[in-house]
Amino acid sequence: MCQTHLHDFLKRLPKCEHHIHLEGALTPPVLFHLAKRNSISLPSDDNAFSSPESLLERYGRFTSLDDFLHYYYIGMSVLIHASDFEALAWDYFRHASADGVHHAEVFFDPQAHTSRGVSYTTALSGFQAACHRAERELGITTELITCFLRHLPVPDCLATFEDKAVQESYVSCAVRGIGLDSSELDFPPHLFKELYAKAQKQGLRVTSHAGEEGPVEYISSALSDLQVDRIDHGIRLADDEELMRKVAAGKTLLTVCPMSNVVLKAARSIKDIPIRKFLDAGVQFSINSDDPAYFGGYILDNYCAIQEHFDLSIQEWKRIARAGIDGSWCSERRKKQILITLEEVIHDLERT
Ligand SMILES: Nc1ncnc2[nH]cnc12
Ligand SMILES: [Zn+2]
Repeated sequence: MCQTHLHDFLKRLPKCEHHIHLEGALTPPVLFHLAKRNSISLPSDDNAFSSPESLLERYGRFTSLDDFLHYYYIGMSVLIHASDFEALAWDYFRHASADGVHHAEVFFDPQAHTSRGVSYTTALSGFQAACHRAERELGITTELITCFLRHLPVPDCLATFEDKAVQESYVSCAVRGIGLDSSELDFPPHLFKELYAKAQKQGLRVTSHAGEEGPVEYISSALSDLQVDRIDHGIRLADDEELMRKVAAGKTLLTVCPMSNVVLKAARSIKDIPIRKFLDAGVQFSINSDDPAYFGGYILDNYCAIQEHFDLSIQEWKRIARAGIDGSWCSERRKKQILITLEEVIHDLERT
C-alpha cells in the first residue's frame, strides 16, 4: 500500500486512547493565553518562558521524565477556573476526533490542582463538561481516571483518595478508575499497595505507570502488589521474557506511548521500542499520545511513527486496534459498536 493510502487507513482505524494526561494537552499558546487572563506569572528566570515559541523549543530538548515534569507542573499552574479545564479537554477531544478516536480514557492529576488551591470540583466539573460535549458533538465516549502523584508522600495520596468530593466522584461513576504517575525512579509501586487495595474494594478500575524509566521489576510489582488491570508504558517488559509471557497470557494491556518515550529519552529511537517483540509474544498493547502538547504529536502521529519504523501489516494493525477495544473500560455494548466499525474499515480496505 502506498504511503497516502496507509496514512488514510491509519486515520480511519477506530482508536481507543487509554494514556493521555489532560494537563499534557496544554499547548504553549493556550498556556500563555491563560497565564495572561488569570494573572499567573510564569518563571522570569527561565528564558524558556519568554514566548510560546521559546517554550516549544525547550520542549524539544527534554533530558528525562523529571526534566519534562518540571515544565508540566509549571504549565498547569495557569489552570484556575472550570472553564480553563473544559477548554483544555475540549481542545484534546477535537484533535482526538480528527485522528479517529472513538473512545478515550483520560487521566488527570487532582493533587497537582488541590495543592495550589484549585478545588477538585473545579477541575472535575470542567473536565466533565468537555467529556459530555465530546460524546454529544463528536460521538467520542469517555472515562475519567484520577492519577495519584507517586513523588508525594503516600499519606497525601491516601488523604486525596478519601476526600469527600473525590469519593463522591467515584460513587457517582463520574470517575471510573485510578492511576499512578509522576517521577517513577525511587517510587516503586508497592508503596501504594494500601491505596490500590482500597480502590479495588470500591470496585474502581486500576492502572499504573510502570517500566517507563523504571526497571521491569516495577512492572511485576504493579501486577502483584497493586493487582493492576493495565500497565501504562511498560516498555521495559521486554527485559524479562518470562514476565512478558505471563503478561501475554493474562491479556494485560500495555498503554504504549512511542513519541513520549523518545522525547523523554526512555528509548533512543522509535525502532528501539519493543513493538515487534510484543507482537511476536502476543502482548496486548494500545498506542497513545501521553502528553501531546509536550511531545510533538497526537495519537495518529504516534500510529504513523510506529508504521514508519515497523512496517506493520493490516492484520497487525487490526490486532492492535482490537487489543485497544478489548482493554477498554467501557461497556460491552460500546466495545461491540467500535468493533463493528473496525471490521467495516478492514473490509473496505480489503475490497479496494
Ligand atoms: N509520561 C509520564 N510519566 C509519568 N507521569 C506523567 N505525568 C504526565 N506524563 C507522565
Ligand atoms: Zn503518562
